Amino acid sequence: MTEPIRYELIKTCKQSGARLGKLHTPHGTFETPMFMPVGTLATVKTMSPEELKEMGAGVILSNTYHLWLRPGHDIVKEAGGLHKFMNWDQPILTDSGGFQVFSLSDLRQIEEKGVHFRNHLSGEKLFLSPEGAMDIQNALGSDIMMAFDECPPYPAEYDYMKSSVERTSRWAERCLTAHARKDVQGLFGIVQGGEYEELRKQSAQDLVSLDFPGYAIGGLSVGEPKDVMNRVLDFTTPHLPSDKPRYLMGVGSPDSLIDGAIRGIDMFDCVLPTRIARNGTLMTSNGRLVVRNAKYARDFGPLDENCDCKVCRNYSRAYIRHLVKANETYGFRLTTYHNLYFLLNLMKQVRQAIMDDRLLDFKEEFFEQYGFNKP
Ligand SMILES: CN(C)CCSCc1cc(N)cc2c(=O)[nH]c(N)nc12
Ligand SMILES: [Zn+2]
Repeated sequence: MTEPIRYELIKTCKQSGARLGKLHTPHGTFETPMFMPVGTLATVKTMSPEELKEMGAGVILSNTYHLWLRPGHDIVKEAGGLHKFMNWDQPILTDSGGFQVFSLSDLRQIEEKGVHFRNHLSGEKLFLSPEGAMDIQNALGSDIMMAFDECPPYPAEYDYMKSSVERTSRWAERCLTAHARKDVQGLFGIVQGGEYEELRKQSAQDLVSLDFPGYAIGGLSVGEPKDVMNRVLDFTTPHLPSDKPRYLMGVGSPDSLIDGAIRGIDMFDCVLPTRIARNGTLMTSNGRLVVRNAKYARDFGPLDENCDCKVCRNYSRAYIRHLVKANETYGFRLTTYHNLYFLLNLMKQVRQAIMDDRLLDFKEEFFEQYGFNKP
């Protein structure tokens, strides 16, 4: 019998309250807190599955909206599902498409049934409902699915946000009903409510009453200041059950990962590391490094002297600068590998700090060295 989604709480950090856990899925177990590399179109751009495993990626993300449009979820299903299609035999999480409909497409018309919008590639009119989002995710066969939600723009008026939260809760129930393999695949409800404490509480309580295997916190990392995000987390996570995983959507800068873990978040995803890698910006233990900068032309040291990834062990800043300036694909493979490794390794250090009951001390040390404390 394939094991369904199960969260195992291993330990709570005595200093910060952060959680160390394991998430068991039909395609394997990963430790939390965990960063999830994003593979929107069934590939983590320029990375092979072997390299993702080598760097410690436990779970990757893909996307309902994008795969529905291209190549079509029917093709992925005929291929044997997303794991087979992309040759990734570890856990996969798929977003529901709600966010992309609101962020990528114009001509949106939201109604109780679902959302009318235009295909951002062809312009054709399309319609996506909670049931449709579940059909697509069932065809993809991901281990962790997301309910179909509305992520309103930031900031949003209280009255609009209230009606949006209530509709997202009704949509979540419809997703549960339409879920074809509840025994095996996990479906996470997505908490909305913007920066309004009572709406976040209402959204969380609505979803918890439906008893999802896990909960995502949506509607953040949408342009709000970091102190607003942290405040929303402070008054939202207490309404989520401690025996279920919590996924903060779209969050991936090093400081936000640490601050999120301190506030009880277990899973994170963000396109940031792969996106900035493709323009030659690197995350290092001493802050960001723009490798195109002329000062690195004769710098034969590693991208980050504190990183033990295969890029930092075998290549110099001068070489990577040369490749990036020449727009050589291999250069973007090297920058992507290092940035993903940097965040995965950061989460490994966060897990160790939780084990050692010292995550707040680790935060201070990391922020100081990275330069987050600089005015
Ligand atoms: C690859 N990622 C960019 C896509 C996965 S995370 C997308 C995503 C990001 C953010 N910030 C908020 C939300 C949200 O409120 N709802 C949904 N469904 N997805 C969201
Ligand atoms: Zn490195």
